Amino acid sequence: MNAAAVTFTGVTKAYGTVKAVDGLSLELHPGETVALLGPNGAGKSTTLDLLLGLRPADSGDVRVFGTSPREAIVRGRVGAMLQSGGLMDEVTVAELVQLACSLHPRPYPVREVLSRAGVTQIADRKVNKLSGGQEQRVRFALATAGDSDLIVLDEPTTGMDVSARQAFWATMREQADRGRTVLFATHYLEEADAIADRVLVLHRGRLLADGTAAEIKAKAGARKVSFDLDAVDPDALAGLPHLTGITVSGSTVRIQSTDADATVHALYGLGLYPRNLEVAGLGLEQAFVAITEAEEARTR
Ligand SMILES: Nc1ncnc2c1ncn2[C@@H]1O[C@H](COP(=O)(O)OP(=O)(O)OP(=O)(O)O)[C@@H](O)[C@H]1O
Repeated sequence: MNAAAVTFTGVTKAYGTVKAVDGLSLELHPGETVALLGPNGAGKSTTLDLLLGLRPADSGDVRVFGTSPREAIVRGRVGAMLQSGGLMDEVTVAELVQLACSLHPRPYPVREVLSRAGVTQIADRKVNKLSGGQEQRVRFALATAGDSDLIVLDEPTTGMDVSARQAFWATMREQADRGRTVLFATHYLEEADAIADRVLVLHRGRLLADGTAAEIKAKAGARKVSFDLDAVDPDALAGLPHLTGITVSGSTVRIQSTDADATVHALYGLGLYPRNLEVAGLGLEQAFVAITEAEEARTR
């Protein structure tokens, strides 16, 4: 019995000469909240489209709860919130949500769906008269019209205000706590850091990193160390162990190190007495930039 929610095995999808997804293999599990990160054009939306059966793979295999994506969707196991695609024009929010509920094999009550997405107040409004953020809330309602085992979200909080974002992520956390799998593509790395228990970094259709946010930060290798010296000798500092970067500005030295403890220890070993010593981890955003830029440099 395969317990995976999603399995990609060697999946490839090209548009002409562009390999949008390039030999991608991964497995997502029930209860996981997974962030899909990557620079523009990395293949995030294509990956989600393949997962939802909206596009066929050129090669490889995509399974959702052990079946084809289409079958999983027909069985109501998947809820999705995508970036593109207009909402129907001449219907109200309530009518559209009602329709989504009626199509779901395990629907929630319409009133509950409206309320959870914060659109009760605008339920009678035509969907083509909504603001961008309201439209996002309606998409959120559609993705949670029923009890789905996998929820797929493409940049879900774009345009949402703070309270909509908070309500949104609280709902997604609840879903994950109930054993549902939540997969979301995002450019908001602080959201990925705060919400995801697993982070996938895509780059040119390949998986560059897969782990917790803490593991991704560690993989980027570095911690930031800054300190002041009375007399800076760049040559001596350049010889410090585990350095991955150094900048000197006046008496202030900023370095990145893959082993900050050993680097600082060696600093004292040189007979130097750093003042105002600060050691900090890289944020997920800096780690993401470091990982993707290193890959760019490697494949250039
Ligand atoms: N329908 C299409 N026809 C041709 N090329 C496409 C098509 N859709 C995507 N691509 C190309 O495939 C690559 C991956 O695109 P994709 O939209 O999956 O990336 P993404 O990671 O979602 O990007 P973004 O962060 O900008 O939304 C890009 O180079 C893109 O130009």
